Amino acid sequence: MKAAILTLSDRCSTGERADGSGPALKTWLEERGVQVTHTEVIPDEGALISQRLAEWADSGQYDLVLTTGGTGVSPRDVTPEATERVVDRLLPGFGEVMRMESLKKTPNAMISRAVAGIRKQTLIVNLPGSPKGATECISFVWPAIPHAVAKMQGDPEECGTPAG
Ligand SMILES: Nc1nc2c(c(=O)[nH]1)N[C@H]1C(S)=C(S)[C@@H](COP(=O)(O)OP(=O)(O)OC[C@H]3O[C@@H](n4cnc5c(N)ncnc54)[C@H](O)[C@@H]3O)O[C@H]1N2
Ligand SMILES: O=P(O)(O)OP(=O)(O)O
Repeated sequence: MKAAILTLSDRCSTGERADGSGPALKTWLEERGVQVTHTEVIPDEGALISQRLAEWADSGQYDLVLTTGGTGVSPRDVTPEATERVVDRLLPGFGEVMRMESLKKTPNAMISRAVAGIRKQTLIVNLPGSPKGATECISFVWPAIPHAVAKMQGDPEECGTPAG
């Protein structure tokens, strides 16, 4: 599987804060055999976020794109809206599981509005901004990702079998 990571943070994009979440997610994915071939840090600008997500998905180079940051309720948190604008289909189960499992760790979990969806053959998943929140949330949804990617890319195998 090939992946790209997009960090959304005003402070990290200017260098005021080091990006801890993008590198943490890259390490997390690589430890599971995923090739992370591109990472980028950009400010919380909706049009720019949508543009990057669409470009990356349309390039056909990535099975998985993770975003980190901008999922909450601060005035400039616009990642879910920017994602919804460019996906063909939403996957509500990802956000549901992230919030359900994260609530066992912190009540602030319910503040994240993270969404996931599919554009063409790329799965896009929003994650919270903090390194802890981002890595916790990818670990909650990861069990379904390889199967989701295979299915959305046209795997014809039946998945209702004992092995599926
Ligand atoms: N499983 C978890 N889920 C959530 C957690 C958590 O700890 N575990 N945190 C919750 C919180 S708190 C919030 S608020 C919401 C929404 O988060 P956002 O996506 O809006 O995150 P931001 O406001 O962009 O960032 C929050 C905080 O994290 C630090 N930060 C952000 N970006 C970076 C970065 N690239 N590198 C290092 N640190 C970063 C910074 O202190 C920000 O103020 O999610 C809940 N879900
Ligand atoms: O990372 P930023 O600067 O976008 O802000 P926040 O601390 O609200 O995440």
